[in-house]
Amino acid sequence: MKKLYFGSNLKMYKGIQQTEDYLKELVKLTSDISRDEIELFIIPSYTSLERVGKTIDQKYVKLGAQNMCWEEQGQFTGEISPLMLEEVGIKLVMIGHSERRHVFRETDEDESKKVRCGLDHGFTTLLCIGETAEEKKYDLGPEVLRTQLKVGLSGVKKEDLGRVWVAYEPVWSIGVNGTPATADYAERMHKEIKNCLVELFGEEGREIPALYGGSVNPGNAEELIVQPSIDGLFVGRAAWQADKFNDLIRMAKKKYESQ
Ligand SMILES: O=C[C@H](O)COP(=O)(O)O
Repeated sequence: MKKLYFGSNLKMYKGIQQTEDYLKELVKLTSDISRDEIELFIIPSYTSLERVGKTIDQKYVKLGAQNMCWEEQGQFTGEISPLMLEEVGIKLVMIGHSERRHVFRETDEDESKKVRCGLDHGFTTLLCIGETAEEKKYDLGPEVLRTQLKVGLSGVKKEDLGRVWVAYEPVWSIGVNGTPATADYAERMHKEIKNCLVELFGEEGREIPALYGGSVNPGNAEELIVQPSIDGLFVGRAAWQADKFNDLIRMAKKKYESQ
């Protein structure tokens, strides 16, 4: 049985106290699930990281940052340094979320520099990739994903591969106006991702966890998690209440184990 990954990006929601309450409840509700079976991670606001870095045991839930600069310091107004994240005890950074790419115009080369910087600083580094609706219309998903992986992971050293995660989040599937990918389509894209990772890194590339994200909900979590190339679920809105996320995790895990 493979380890299943479940995580949530809290985006620009929840302040410090709300984040702490949410995480405490989530840890409590999921504490009986062995962390050898699941990897649980939450990516909250920067402002809550210092507090929850102290009060939440990362044995149960890994805490991540939503973005990170590729430099340690300098004239980068509004950015956050890897040293600042290390200082507050963060172990995970997310790079290239769709909203960073499409709202804030980050490029594949930006993501590439950030990924290498994250790995050099010892973070687990979650690279998000995904095609737009227009690219999907021309069935360009595989080409787009390959480009994002080849550029985003260029220069990654073999010894760092154990700390690379990938999330496939098609742009058209994310958020309130998103349409979730069908399980078949998601599996097809995840297979492309795994094949590309093997081309880039050899068989070790297949071990890089690939998570599906984009309107995951209680109605589609089971059919997504049983797809052979999907290693986990990266959830937004459906995870922002701890009890609902706990239910979704248990439902998906049970389905996976019943195969
Ligand atoms: O980072 C998470 C994704 O953007 C998914 O968000 P969503 O589940 O609300 O569509």
